Amino acid sequence: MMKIGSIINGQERIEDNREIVAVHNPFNNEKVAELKLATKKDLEDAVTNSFEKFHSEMKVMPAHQRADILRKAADLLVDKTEDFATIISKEAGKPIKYSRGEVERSIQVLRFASELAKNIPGEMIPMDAAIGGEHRMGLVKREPLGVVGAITPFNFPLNLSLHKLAPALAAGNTVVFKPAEKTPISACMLVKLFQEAGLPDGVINLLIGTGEEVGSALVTHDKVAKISFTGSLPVGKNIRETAGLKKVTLELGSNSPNLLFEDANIDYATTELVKGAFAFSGQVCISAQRIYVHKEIYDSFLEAYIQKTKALRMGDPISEETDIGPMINEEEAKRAKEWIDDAVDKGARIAVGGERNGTILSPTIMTDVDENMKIIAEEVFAPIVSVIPFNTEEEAIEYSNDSIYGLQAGVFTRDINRALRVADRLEMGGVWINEISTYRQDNHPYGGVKQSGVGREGVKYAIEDMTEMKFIGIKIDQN
Ligand SMILES: NC(=O)c1ccc[n+]([C@@H]2O[C@H](COP(=O)([O-])OP(=O)(O)OC[C@H]3O[C@@H](n4cnc5c(N)ncnc54)[C@H](O)[C@@H]3O)[C@@H](O)[C@H]2O)c1
Ligand SMILES: O=C[C@H](O)CS(=O)(=O)O
Repeated sequence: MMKIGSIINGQERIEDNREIVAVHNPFNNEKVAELKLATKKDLEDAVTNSFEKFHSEMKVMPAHQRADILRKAADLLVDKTEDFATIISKEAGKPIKYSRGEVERSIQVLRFASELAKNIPGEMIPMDAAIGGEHRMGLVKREPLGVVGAITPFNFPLNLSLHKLAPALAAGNTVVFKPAEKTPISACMLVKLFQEAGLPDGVINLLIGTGEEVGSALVTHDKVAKISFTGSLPVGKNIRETAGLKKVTLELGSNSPNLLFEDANIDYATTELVKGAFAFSGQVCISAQRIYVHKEIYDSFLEAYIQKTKALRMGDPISEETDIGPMINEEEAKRAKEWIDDAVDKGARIAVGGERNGTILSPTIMTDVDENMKIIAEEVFAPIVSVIPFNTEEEAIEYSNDSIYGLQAGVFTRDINRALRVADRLEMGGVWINEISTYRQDNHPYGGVKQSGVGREGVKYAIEDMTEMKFIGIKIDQN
């Protein structure tokens, strides 16, 4: 049985006097690992050590060395792709083909960070633009912040962790890393991979513990300069309220809309939206949750969408054939089924799916829905999607914007003028044209408006958020 614990200054803490919690495979309930949970004392040791290592290691480490470590980590991850993909499938229940995709993206994130570590540019200010500013020179440098607290969710345990760790290191910070306690095994393997790549001990300290015990204490610690959090809205709000004057990046939830106009390619859109709504059982923050379809194509869209959804294969995430695996636990599957029942009680119809078997919820398409149902108003985070007709462009925009969230949307039309007009009016952090809301690349700015979050990730943009500008002015001696 794999036993894992926190890693502080290079040493894994797995002594027996710690509280033990097991990680189970959500598909078959097999025990995958035992966790030795971190305590408040571990948290204190981790932050103190990362603070010291910021001054003794990272502040003096040149950019080319940081870039080399990140590139080496990428190369090692290439060699270990199958090990990481397998463990993600076991700890999260993610179908293996999607776990492999996550590892491939993680390798790219490391490579982007390696390239950008050598290219964190400053600025020269034209000081004589201000009256009296003659004979002065102004420079702006970007400096690392110090200790970054990285708190991550269960659904992309490797890639979303790297979206914090890799830019933090590229910028010259140290990190105290608190991964989701539901999926901590790939996180532990990742920290060991960085050790192998030559990262000095203590530059990343790992805390295997709960949000309540160590996550919240990390957020309020006065030696932590920034919290970078990805997770749910309630926890994000709590972090915003308790972090004090720290910088905070929050990547939160969504109920992403996709809009299909009458000239959209139905065959292409239905194929993509099956992935967009049901990949990893909808447990993706930008999962297609609401699909607004012009009334002219509503019936043909729905028919094709139902047929393609029925073809999905449910089963063991480790099997190559599986499209739909379990949700993260039975509690979540029950919660999602209750939301379907709530909608049906209020007049909705199940077009396909709606059946729960343990942790597996069958891919579900709902119709006849309205904004008073949880499956529309809240983040569903499950394999449930609603298809809703609209009459006019104005209506489609209004329905899409009627949400507390605003992360990503998809717009399907062949009319580029309409596409750009609609994109401009959608209240979102990002809009894709002729692409599903669920698509993300790791090099574009990514983050939400409204209650979907604060700040941006995407390696270059995360580096900006993990550095501080320093101005240096020089008065030039005229003698
Ligand atoms: N916008 C994005 O980029 C993005 C990406 C992935 C997931 N998400 C969101 O994440 C959610 C699903 O993930 P989850 O269930 O793991 O989220 P979660 O909020 O339950 O947990 C996320 C992390 O926060 C920690 N945590 C819990 N309570 C805490 C506290 N009081 N203080 C500090 N840390 C605490 C957890 O231990 C975990 O590591 C969904 O809402 C989804 O939309 C957003
Ligand atoms: O769950 C939300 C994630 O941000 C999706 S992705 O890993 O960035 O594609």
